[in-house]
Amino acid sequence: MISAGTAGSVIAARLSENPAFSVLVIEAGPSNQNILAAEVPFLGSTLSPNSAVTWNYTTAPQIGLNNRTIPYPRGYVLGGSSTINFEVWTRGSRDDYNRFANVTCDSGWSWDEMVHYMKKSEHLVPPTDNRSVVGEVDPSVHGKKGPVQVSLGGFVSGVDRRVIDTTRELDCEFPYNVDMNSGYTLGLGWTQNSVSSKGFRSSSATAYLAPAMERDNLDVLIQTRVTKLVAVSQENGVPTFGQVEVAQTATGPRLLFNATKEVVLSGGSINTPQLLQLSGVGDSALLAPLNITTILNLGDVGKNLSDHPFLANHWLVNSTSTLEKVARNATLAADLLAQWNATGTGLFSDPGANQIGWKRLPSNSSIFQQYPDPSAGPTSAHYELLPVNGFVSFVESTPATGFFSTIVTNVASPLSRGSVTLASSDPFDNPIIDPALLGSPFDIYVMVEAIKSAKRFVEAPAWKGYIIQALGALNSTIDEDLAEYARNSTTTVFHPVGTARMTSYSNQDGVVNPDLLVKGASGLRIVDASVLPYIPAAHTQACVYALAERAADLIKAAWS
Ligand SMILES: Cc1cc2nc3c(=O)[nH]c(=O)nc-3n(C[C@H](O)[C@H](O)[C@H](O)COP(=O)(O)OP(=O)(O)OC[C@H]3O[C@@H](n4cnc5c(N)ncnc54)[C@H](O)[C@@H]3O)c2cc1C
Repeated sequence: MISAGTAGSVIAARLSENPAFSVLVIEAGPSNQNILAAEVPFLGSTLSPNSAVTWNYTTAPQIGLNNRTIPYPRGYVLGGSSTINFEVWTRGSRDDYNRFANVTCDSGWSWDEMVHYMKKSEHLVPPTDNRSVVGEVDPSVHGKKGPVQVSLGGFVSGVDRRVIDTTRELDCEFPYNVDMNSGYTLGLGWTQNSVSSKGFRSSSATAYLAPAMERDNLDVLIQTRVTKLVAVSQENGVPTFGQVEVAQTATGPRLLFNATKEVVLSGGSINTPQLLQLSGVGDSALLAPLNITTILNLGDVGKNLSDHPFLANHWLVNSTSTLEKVARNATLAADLLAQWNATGTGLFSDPGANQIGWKRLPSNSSIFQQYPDPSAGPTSAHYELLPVNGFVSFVESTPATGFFSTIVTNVASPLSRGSVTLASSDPFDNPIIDPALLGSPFDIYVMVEAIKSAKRFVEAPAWKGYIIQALGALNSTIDEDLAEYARNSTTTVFHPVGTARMTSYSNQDGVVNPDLLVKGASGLRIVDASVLPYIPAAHTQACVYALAERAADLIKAAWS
């Protein structure tokens, strides 16, 4: 196994359930233990962009963002990105999965088949404030015994009431959705998070790996980077990948490990295509200039990178109890941490965004005359609205005075595609990451429509007397101004997928077959977000867990 990331830990735990299998996990990052910010839900965002537990990547200049570069962290720790992410738990829509099934000609990836794996991965638990959540979630669509604990935010603020009231006051545009994880995502409702009932982050490291660690047939090697996949033989042009080369430092010794059955690569959407290319699996035209011998010419490796653009829109509000109150008062922050330590409750047990909305463009939008609709279908959103009770931004620091509300607008079904390519043949050099954020006029159009929708949202009666004014360029009513504001302020929701995309057996393009084995190779399977052929209109972790659960069954079946 390469990595104990989100998907990697699921595979390690599920395969080691069978005592006949012997599993070695090689993870580049350190242990997740004793990292407070990885445990306290409210503090999770402080681990990004640059910390000891992230791959501290930066993108190539983004044309759609006026040539800005932006930080592009990924988890570098047991649990991978599930240990550092913001814990939002959304599966995606029925159409997202049915499209996976259609493009792979494998009904096993359809919504109806994958619901089993979504439920298998999760366990719906009460929120930390133990309030009744009747009407805030539909327990019938959730798992009851899975490893990842999923709950609603445990700290309800006055702003939550305004958001929910808006779904009644403006119900035509913002209808209430009791559970967006039912397959029908559209509307606005309560956010579910990968947070336990005791107020801890539930990651693949804590939920899957830790309980499996005592098994004799599971070994986990940390702080060890796989530098190359080695083909041990080649028959009729089909290489067999039966070895991996590892190193602990750039100049340190290289060691080899043998796999008796298969190598499972779960390095994530950036490192998986990087490692494939370093190993001679990729587009030969890109590998040759780096003096890398092509072992398998797969042109799609590193292509098709798809991510969600993120924009934080701010309003000055008439309040003194937004997140700024905590940010500006160290004593209060210490008290809240002490409360979390003592009881696992309070603001620090809550990741911080208690509602999410998903919306489609009107079907008669003029943009569809110029561009095809990139969304998976009528249950998938074009954009997302994420209200937050305070100032949130990845490009600006919180103003020194004033209190704020944020509505994050994200493009949920982007059209543009980017790439991950090598900068050099050195495995310790960062790859060139181009997520092509807002790279298509379609995506800019959607972002502008999302901004306008967010502005209409706070015009509901529920916000009267509360909203004082929009900040900066958000005040403009001219689309081109809003587009320019978006180009200057958009970053990422950290959801890259698609760089080793799965296609049908008969399709010559793509990187893996529907059983996740690398096309044209033997002994090498990929299980992580990179195989998703399209980005789901959702935050991506729940989809990755479900994918990995199914992959574990495919691997077990292949070797039983
Ligand atoms: C800051 C941030 C916030 C996010 N917020 C959310 C959210 O709120 N909700 C949500 O649904 N999704 C969120 N996501 C996205 C979600 O976490 C990812 O889609 C998902 O975790 C990806 O899983 P993965 O298994 O593909 O990769 P990862 O979990 O990233 O795992 C990859 C693993 O491979 C290891 N690795 C890489 N290269 C090597 C190598 N050469 N040798 C050995 N090990 C290697 C890495 O260290 C890592 O542990 C967020 C992501 C980030 C980064």
